[in-house]
Amino acid sequence: MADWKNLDELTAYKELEKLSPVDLKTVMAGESGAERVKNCSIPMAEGLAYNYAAKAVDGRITDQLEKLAAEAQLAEKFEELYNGAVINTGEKRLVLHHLTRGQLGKPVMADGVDKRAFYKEQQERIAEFADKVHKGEITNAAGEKFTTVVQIGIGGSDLGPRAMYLALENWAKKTGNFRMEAKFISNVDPDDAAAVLASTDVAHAIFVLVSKSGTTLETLTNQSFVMDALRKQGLDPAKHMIAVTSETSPLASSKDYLAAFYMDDYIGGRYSSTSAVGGAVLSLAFGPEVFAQFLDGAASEDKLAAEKDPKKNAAMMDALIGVYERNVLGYPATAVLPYSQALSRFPAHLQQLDMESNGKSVNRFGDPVSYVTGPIIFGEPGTNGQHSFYQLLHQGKTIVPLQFVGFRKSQIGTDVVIQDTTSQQKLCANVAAQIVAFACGKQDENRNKNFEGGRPSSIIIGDQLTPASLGALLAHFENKVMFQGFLWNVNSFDQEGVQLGKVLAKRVLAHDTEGALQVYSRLLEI
Ligand SMILES: O=P(O)(O)OC[C@H]1O[C@](O)(CO)[C@@H](O)[C@@H]1O
Repeated sequence: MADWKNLDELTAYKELEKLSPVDLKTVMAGESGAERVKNCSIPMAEGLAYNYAAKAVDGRITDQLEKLAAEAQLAEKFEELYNGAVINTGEKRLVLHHLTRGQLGKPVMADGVDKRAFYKEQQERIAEFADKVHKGEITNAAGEKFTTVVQIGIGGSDLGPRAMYLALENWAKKTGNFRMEAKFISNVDPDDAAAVLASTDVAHAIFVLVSKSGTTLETLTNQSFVMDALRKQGLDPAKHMIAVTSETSPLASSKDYLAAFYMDDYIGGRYSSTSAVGGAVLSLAFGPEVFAQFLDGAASEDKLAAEKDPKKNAAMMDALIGVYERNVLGYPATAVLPYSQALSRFPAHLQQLDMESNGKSVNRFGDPVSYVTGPIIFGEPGTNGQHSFYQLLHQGKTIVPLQFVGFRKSQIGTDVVIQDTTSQQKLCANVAAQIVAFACGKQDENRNKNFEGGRPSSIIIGDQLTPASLGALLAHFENKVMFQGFLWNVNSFDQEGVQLGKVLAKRVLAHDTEGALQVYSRLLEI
């Protein structure tokens, strides 16, 4: 059994704190640039690589991080997790999202079943259902094919699946894997559902109601919104809706659905893209084979994350450097900057993944911790971000570590040569330029044009964003967040912090208010 200790109790961490920081400009200029880039590259699955050459670390720091990984028993804790230990101490649950894409360790038995077999069975049921929809064997009441899938869900039941759909939409259109358009309704703002429904041929739409708990106010409200719209068109909602939920949720036994597919309490919402939560919408949109490739990519990356040596384990090294930057160097945030338009919603997904997992003040035993935990995560695709918030990143008073993601090839392949270069070359040139500009800066006598440099970044680089490389990318970040949770000794798998607002909103709606709650209720005329 692993020993769960707070970060500041670990000898290796205390030693790390004593090491003098690295001057990034000096290390970047020191050894030959090409050598450093080569030495700081860790292969990932599906042709991706994690490169930390532009991080403020040298051999002393990475050796100490290696000791920290060993003392914190990161690999052992991951092994316990995938072998079915109760890692989610807050809710007393196992943490099994890795099993949705592969069997990393021993069979895990829970609720009287083999959990890998359970997740695979759900995938097979979804695959069969999606194939029947595509072949026109499951149709609307008029016997016509469904042409659009609309997911209704919020948080993890929206962000991950939506980001994955957008990441693969153009790839699927280009490669002949596009089966039907997917749309998403998440916000309880009536304008969200109304706008999606107004642009959808609802008579030919299949709706996927996704809620693990089956109790989320926004999702149930939006379900009623959609049912109402269907009825107004003389359509039977039960012929247009499927559900993805846990077997214990109030939705599981409802007769309101064409079919129901299951995940369980061992899959956190933000870790559910590879479960039935992502499986239903992605299999309907692109076909089950594409979803299977996505799962394979994630499974391959998980295997690499089980490696003990952080110098060979990209997710572990990413996590360790992140903790060094957060706790020793004191940086408050991390920007996620994918140089890929297809990853436009990936930063939004990572916001939930990271901040809902590690935005904690108590350790896994409920005791307060005396160090900072998860950073603020934000981001936008490049190059759009460059023309937005990069000013602060380059010349502001706060140093924000940067996580770039880039691909050598575009997904669609249509391009144009302007001034001797393609748009893809311009995109890639911008990533390279930004990494160097942030790290090395530029001296100028005019202080206003001076760039201090010393702003660390890493990059995950691949050939092309495909279902498999997307799966690997997703798993990398899930595993990074998990390792950071282990280092901070927090439970990364519950989210009590989102409950209070929900409870108070219910009181406002029930007019059970006083004090500040009453003042704000009146201000908003509820
Ligand atoms: O799938 P459900 O149960 O509707 O929950 C949706 C989301 O709500 C949360 O519980 C937080 O509000 C997330 O963790 C989750 O992803």
